Amino acid sequence: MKSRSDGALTPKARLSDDDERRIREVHDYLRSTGDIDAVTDVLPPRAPAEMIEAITTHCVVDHAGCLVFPTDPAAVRAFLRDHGLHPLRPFTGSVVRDRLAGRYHVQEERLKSGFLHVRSIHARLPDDPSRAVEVLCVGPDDGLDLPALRDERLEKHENHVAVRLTDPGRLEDLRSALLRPGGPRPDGGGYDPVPGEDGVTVLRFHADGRTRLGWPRRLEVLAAGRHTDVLLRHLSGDGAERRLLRRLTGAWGTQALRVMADLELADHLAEGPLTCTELGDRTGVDADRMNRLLRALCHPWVGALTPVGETYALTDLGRRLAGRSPDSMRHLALLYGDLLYRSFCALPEGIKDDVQPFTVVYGQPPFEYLRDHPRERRLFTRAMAEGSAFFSDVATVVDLSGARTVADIGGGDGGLLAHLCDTYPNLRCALLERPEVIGAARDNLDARGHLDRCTLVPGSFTDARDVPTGADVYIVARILHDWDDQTCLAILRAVHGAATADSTLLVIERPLPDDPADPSVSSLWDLHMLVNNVGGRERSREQYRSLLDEAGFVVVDERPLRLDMSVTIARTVASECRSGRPVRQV
Ligand SMILES: C[S@@+](CC[C@H](N)C(=O)[O-])C[C@H]1O[C@@H](n2cnc3c(N)ncnc32)[C@H](O)[C@@H]1O
Repeated sequence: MKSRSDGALTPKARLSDDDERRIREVHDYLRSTGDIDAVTDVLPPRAPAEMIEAITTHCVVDHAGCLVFPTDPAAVRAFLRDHGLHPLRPFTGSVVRDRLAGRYHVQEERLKSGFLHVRSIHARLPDDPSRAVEVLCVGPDDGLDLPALRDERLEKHENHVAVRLTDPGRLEDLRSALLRPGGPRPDGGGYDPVPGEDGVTVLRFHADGRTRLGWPRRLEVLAAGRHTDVLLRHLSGDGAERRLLRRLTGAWGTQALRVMADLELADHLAEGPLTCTELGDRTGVDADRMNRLLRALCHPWVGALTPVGETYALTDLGRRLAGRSPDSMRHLALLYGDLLYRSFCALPEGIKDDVQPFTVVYGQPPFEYLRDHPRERRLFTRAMAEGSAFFSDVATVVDLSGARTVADIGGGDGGLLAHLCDTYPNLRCALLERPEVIGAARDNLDARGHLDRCTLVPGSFTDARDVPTGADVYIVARILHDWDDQTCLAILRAVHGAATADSTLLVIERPLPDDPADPSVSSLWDLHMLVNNVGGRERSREQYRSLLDEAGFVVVDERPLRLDMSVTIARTVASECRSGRPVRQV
C-alpha cells in the first residue's frame, strides 16, 4: 500500500465488528420495513390511528440511523461503499452533539472549545434512493469518556427513524398531531445546515419502551428549511411548566392587545408594515416603550404582529383589531381588557363569598352602571355587536321565509335584525331595549338602511306590558345567560304572554356541554357571567329546555351556530299563550 505523499499504500481503515453490525442492522431494516410499520414501530404502542395516518399521509421515511465509534470516519464510508451504498460527504451536525452533551453532562465551555464532534454520513440506498442510512460517528478522541461510550453502545440511544415532510409548511400541524394524548414526547431538535441545501429543521420525539429490534422509540421529523418558531416551541417542550406560565401570563397578553387597540396600531398598520419609530411618531409613544410593546405583540402567545425586516406587519389576528375593519373586534378588546377586566379581579370574592364581583368593583350592578356611564355603555353595545359573527348564521340555519314579523327582545344595537332584514326583504321587525340603548339601535338600523322596517320599543323585558305582541317570531339572544332562573322565567313568560298560538321563539345561547373538558368556551363564559352579571350563568341544554317548558314553550329543534353558540327553536304551547291581545303589536 502507498501513502498519499510517497505513493506507498496505507492500510485501509476498518470498522469494528460491532460498528459493522450496527450499520448492517439499519440497512436491513430500511430495506425490509414499509413506511407504516417503521412509523408504528417508533410511536408508543397504543398511538391513535389518526396520528399514524397524519405522519404517513404527509411524510415519507427518509432514513434510519445509528451511532458508531470509528477511529476514522473514512472507514465508515469505505464500508458503505463496499455494500453498494453511495455515501455523501460527512457533515458535522449540532443536533446529536447537543443531545449527547446533555446526556453525559459535557460542559458548555468544552463544547465551545471544540470537544465532542459528531459527524453524520448519509448514504442513499441504490435501489430506493428516497431512503438513506444515517451513520453518526463519534471517535475515541471526540470528547466522550469511556462510561458514556459504553452506555451508547449498550443502549443504542441514537438509533432512530426519520421521516421527511413532503410539505415543510405543515411542520407545526404535524408536531401538534404528535403531541396529542397517546403520542410521543418532544425530545429536542435543531437546525442542520446540510451543505448544498437550505438546511433542515429536525424535531425529535421519544416514547417509552423499545422497537421490535430493541431500539429506543425515537422518531425524527425533518422539514426542509429553517423553521425557528416551531423549533423553539418544540425545544421548550410545551411541558407543564411552560403551559402553566402561558396561562398565568395570559392577562399580560390581554393587556398588550388592549393597548394595541387603544393606540389604534392595527389601523395605522392596515395600509402596510411600519417601523417602531413610525408607529411611535404616529401615536406619540416613546420609541423604546413602543418597541417593547411591539415585541410582546409578536410573541407567539400573543401573535398579533409579525416582524418583517425592520418593520412590523399585522397577522390575521392583529388585523381584527383595526377599528375600520368590517369584522373588527377592537371594542371587544377594549371591553374585555378594561371594564370587564377590572371586575374579573374580584372573582375570588365572587367564588368564596357569594358577592357579585362587578358590583363589588363598580358599586352598581352592570346594567345600572352602564345606564349611568354613557361612554362604557357605548363601548359595551359596540363590543356585543363585534362579538356576534354568528348572527349571519341565524338566517341560514333557521328558515324565516314564512314569517312576516320578528321581535328581538333585548336586541342590543339591532345587528341581528339587520342581518334578517338583509335576508328577508319583506320582514318587519320590532326591537325591545332599555331606553338608554335605543339610540344605538336606531343609529345602527338607520345606517344599515332598515330603520323604516323596524319599530323600536324602549322598555323592560321583564315587564309584560312592554313586550311587542303578535310577532311570528321572537328572538331572545344572549339574554337568558345574564340572569338567574327567576328573572329568565319572568322574561320568557312576558314573551309567551305577548306571543300568538303560532309564534316561534328562538333562544340563542352558548350551552354548557355535558363534558367539562369539552373545548367549547362556554365554561369560561359561565365564569364571565358569574363576574359580570347578577345571577347570570351559562346553562346546559337540559336547563334551557326546562326553563322553556316552565314558561309554556316546547322545544322543537336546536341547531349549532359559530363560536359554540346554538339556536334553540321553541313554540308556544297554545293553551297558555295570550292569543294576540294587542298591547304593542308589531
Ligand atoms: C348581552 S347583551 C345582548 C344583546 C343582543 N341580544 C345581542 O345578542 O347582541 C344584553 C342586552 O340586554 C339588554 N337589557 C338588559 N336589561 C334589559 C331589560 N330589562 N329590558 C330590555 N333589555 C335589557 C342590554 O341593554 C343588552 O343590550
